[in-house]
Amino acid sequence: MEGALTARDKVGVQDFVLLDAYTSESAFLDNLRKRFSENLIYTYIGTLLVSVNPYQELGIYTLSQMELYQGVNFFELPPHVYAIADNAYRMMCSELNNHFILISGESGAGKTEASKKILQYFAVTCPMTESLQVARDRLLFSNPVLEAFGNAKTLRNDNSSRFGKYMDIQFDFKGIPVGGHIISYLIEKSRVVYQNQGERNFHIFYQLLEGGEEELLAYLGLERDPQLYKYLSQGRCAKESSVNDKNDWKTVSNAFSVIDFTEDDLENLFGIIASVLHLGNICFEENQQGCASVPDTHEIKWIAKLLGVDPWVLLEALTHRKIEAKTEEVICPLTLDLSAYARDAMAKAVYGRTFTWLVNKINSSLVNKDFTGKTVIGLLDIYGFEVFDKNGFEQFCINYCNEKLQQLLIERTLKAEQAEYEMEGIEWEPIQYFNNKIICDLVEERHKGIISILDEECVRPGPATDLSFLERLEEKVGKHAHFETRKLAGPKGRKKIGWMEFRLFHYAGEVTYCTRGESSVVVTSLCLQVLCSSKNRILKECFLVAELENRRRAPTVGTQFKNSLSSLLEILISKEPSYIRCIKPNERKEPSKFDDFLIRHQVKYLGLMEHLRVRRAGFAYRRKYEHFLQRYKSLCPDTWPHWHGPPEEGVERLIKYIGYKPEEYKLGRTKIFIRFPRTLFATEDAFEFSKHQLVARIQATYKCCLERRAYMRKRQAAITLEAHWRGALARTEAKRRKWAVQTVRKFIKGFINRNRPLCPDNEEFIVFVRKNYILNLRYHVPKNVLDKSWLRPPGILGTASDLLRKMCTRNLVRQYCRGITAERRALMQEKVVTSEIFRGKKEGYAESLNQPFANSRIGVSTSSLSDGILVIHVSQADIKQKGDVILQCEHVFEAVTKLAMLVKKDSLVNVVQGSLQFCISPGKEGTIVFDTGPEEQIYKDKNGRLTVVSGWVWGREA
Ligand SMILES: Nc1ncnc2c1ncn2[C@@H]1O[C@H](COP(=O)(O)OP(=O)(O)OP(=O)(O)O)[C@@H](O)[C@H]1O
Repeated sequence: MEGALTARDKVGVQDFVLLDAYTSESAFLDNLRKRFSENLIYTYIGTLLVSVNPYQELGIYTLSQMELYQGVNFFELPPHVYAIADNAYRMMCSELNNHFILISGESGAGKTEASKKILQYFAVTCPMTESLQVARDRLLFSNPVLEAFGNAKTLRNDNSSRFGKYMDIQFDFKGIPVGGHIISYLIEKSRVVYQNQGERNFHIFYQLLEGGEEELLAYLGLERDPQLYKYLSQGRCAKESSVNDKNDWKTVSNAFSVIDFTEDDLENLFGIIASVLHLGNICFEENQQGCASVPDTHEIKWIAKLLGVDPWVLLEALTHRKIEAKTEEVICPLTLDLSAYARDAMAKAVYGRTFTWLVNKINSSLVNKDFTGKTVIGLLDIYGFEVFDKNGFEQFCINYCNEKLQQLLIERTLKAEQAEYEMEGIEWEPIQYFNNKIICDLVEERHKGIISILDEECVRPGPATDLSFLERLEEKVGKHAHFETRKLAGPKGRKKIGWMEFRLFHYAGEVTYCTRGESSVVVTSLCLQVLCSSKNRILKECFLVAELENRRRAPTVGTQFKNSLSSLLEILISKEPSYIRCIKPNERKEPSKFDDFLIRHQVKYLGLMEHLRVRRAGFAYRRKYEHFLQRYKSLCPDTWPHWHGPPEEGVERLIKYIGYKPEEYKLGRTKIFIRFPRTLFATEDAFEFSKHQLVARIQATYKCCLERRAYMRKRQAAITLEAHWRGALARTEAKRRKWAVQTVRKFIKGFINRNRPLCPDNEEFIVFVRKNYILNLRYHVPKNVLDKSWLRPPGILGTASDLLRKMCTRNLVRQYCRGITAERRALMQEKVVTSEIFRGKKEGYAESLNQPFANSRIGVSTSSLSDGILVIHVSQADIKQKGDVILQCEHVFEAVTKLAMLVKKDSLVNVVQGSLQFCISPGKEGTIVFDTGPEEQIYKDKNGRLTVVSGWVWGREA
């Protein structure tokens, strides 16, 4: 509704309830047309969905569309078949009750497509478990099989369902589809033997011929060309471009394997399908007695082979009939026409019952054996009201079915509408609607209704004819206001009714039915005998021998249909309804063509105007207080943003604030009822206006909320991080402390045990002490050989320390030794000698140690002559000291040599010639002059010089 309100000006209203001129058919059609031209094929009338077949793909059944409608309030989105499906599903899940969706409309209006879309929607959107996928696949794959056997090309629809279908989809308590059940109604058996021009038999015949493998066809005795079969060629359109039989055959074959059909099942099934085709090709000839005979028994033999019956018994059954008198039975030959009837009746019966078997077989594959509480959604895809130029028994049944469903609609919707007003305590004038119960009674009443009369005619002894049936009708229901025959009609209506016709005034309009041919539907008892004796496993299940033994006649098709309808109604009445009304826009299956006349006709037959009239009779719009308040609360400051009182009071406050006039609304017990659409539109416009402000506010709140959430997330993350970090730090610290304590403890223990031999208790301590001592020692090693200091070692390292000290001293000494010059070494050696001589013996030695010996200080000079003078030069820094020493020595050579050797220095000795200088005292020098003479003498000359005269040496004096 909300979506409808928003879009009302663009493409009509999305809900007809909001039409101002709701009683006008033209306004209804205008709205439908307007929307159809915009490819909007769905429109609501309240909760009923009107769907117009677009005859084109609109792209509105995509996965995203399915997601869009999933779990969304029914009225919040534009009308769609998914909204109906979703609404039923949600209600089923929340209220745990059963639902059905009734899809009706005339042939080609899109019922089957709608039901397929709903099935797909459930298949895609419902929760699913792997094990239940099989159930879902079987539900989906049952469709192509049913379509192959139950659908056919007609003038109105290339894939027309020729049977009514009710399918229960079962869901478990979690809403998972777990199984299903199908009920079929009134398969159009007449199509097996006859098709109108431009129409075809059921798809399966063509699919088998087109797609079946060569061996299969050979086994069935069939040729590929459908034109060769009478039952397939009457419509003259066996090959149809819009239908791809070959592909469809593949789909159906695949579907068979999914829904558990065995090889044996398929062999028997196709044996029956082929037999029907062979039956159709049996030709009769009139013999001389005017009775039917079969000149060519080729087909009979194939049927006998495929169905497992005796060919001669079959032949007799097709050309004779059994007349049962009180005590005896007589077999009489049949005329040509009656033989053809018998053949066709047999073909129809075989196909019809095989179809029922097929449905049962599918059901057994769909069955879910778990009996714990399941809920169901039923899909009823049933033919809409049919009015043709010539209407037969099938139209009669279809229209009767529609009458019954209309009854249901009246019960469930129209009456419910009135009941709602009553329940809500709203005063209103009850609207008049036509209750079609009277017509239902006309058809179905026991002993008095048309079906009962038909039954009586069938069992009545003597020949039952179409005319006698009509007479019985006139006699029994002739006075009924909704029944008419040519005889009963006034002069005006008479012209339109034939002699063999009767007319019913249905709720949707009058329909004239032709009684001709109603008797041809019965299988002769001989044929029934043949079928009951069949060895074909499917036919054995379809035609039970008990049927033959039962002396009472089987119920007629009419009664069967009536019974199945009443059980359908029983099924439906216990469930919550949803309705989809399908409309066909034109007869030519063209997209975008809106045939006003045709649609007006359907709007009428589908009872849409009546439905709308009732929905709008009192009030155009009603909503629960909570929902109304929820939507419009922003229009009143008292109710925005929250109303804390009872919702009805909130609504009252709200409508007072926005200025509703008393005649515009009524307040019920739980709902507000608004009489005119314009009132609601005005409210909606005001809401639209306020929405922008609201949106901004909501946006801001939302953004704030998002930011806050993000902030809180970050904060939380930071706190967590911090906690972890602190934890890590604390753990590290604790570890460190523990280590420290252990180390200290070990240290103390080590200290206590330091003097014990190496053991675990002192091992580390000793290592530490050793390391520590050595590290410390680095800074305290003696720097030179004279440095005698040494770091005091701990007790345990005494020996090591001594060794180290020695090494160190040795190293220093080595370094020192390497560093002294040869000169110094010599000096040292001299010092050593001095030491050896004087140490401890002569005072002043110690003081002399520091004073280096100067080489230059002592020198020895002697003359080159033979005198015994030698001068020892001693240089003096102190001027107060004495000078050089002049010695006279007998053994000058020895003395000088020994001196030189002592100091290990040859250069010490200077042998001079002539004279030499010597130091008398510092700064004062004297000279010694050496000379030879005959006599040795030493004297001081007049210059003060000391002269030394050595004697001549023999041989050298001159
Ligand atoms: N929603 C849709 N979108 C597109 N095409 C559609 C839609 N509904 C129906 N059609 C088209 O219309 C054709 C007829 O539809 P469908 O077979 O559903 O009609 P029907 O009402 O079931 O007819 P019948 O009563 O004869 O079985 C489909 O084959 C398809 O081509």
